[in-house]
Amino acid sequence: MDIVFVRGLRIETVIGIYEWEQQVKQPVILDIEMGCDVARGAATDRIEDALDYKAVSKRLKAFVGEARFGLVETLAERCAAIIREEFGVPWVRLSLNKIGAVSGAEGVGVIIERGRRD
Ligand SMILES: Nc1nc2c(c(=O)[nH]1)N=C([C@H](O)[C@@H](O)CO)CN2
Repeated sequence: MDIVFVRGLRIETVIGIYEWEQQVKQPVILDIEMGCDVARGAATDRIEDALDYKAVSKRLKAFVGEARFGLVETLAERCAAIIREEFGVPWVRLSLNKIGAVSGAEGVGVIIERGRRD
């Protein structure tokens, strides 16, 4: 299976388990790998036959930008579901990095894989 990816997508969102975190926006960085057949788009050279990484990015910016969750797990799961259900992606690996959440750490968060990769 081929992969279309989006790396370092930085979005401000309301995320966190503490009361103060529900009053502010904090940055998260998404790294996404999406399984697809790149050969189809390559054969026709048409965006309609490709998985449009710009469309995926735009959708996630809108969703995450308006989201309000406690756990990074919840936000990551919802993003993966959008990618799979709205863009017909059979397999996705998504890393959600809550940068700045833990002092001394470059980042903290989750990496999830959903769907079948074959
Ligand atoms: N597994 C998780 N652990 C923690 C989370 C989380 O979302 N998932 N969140 C926090 C706090 O919100 C923290 O990021 C604030 O500094 C702590 N642990």
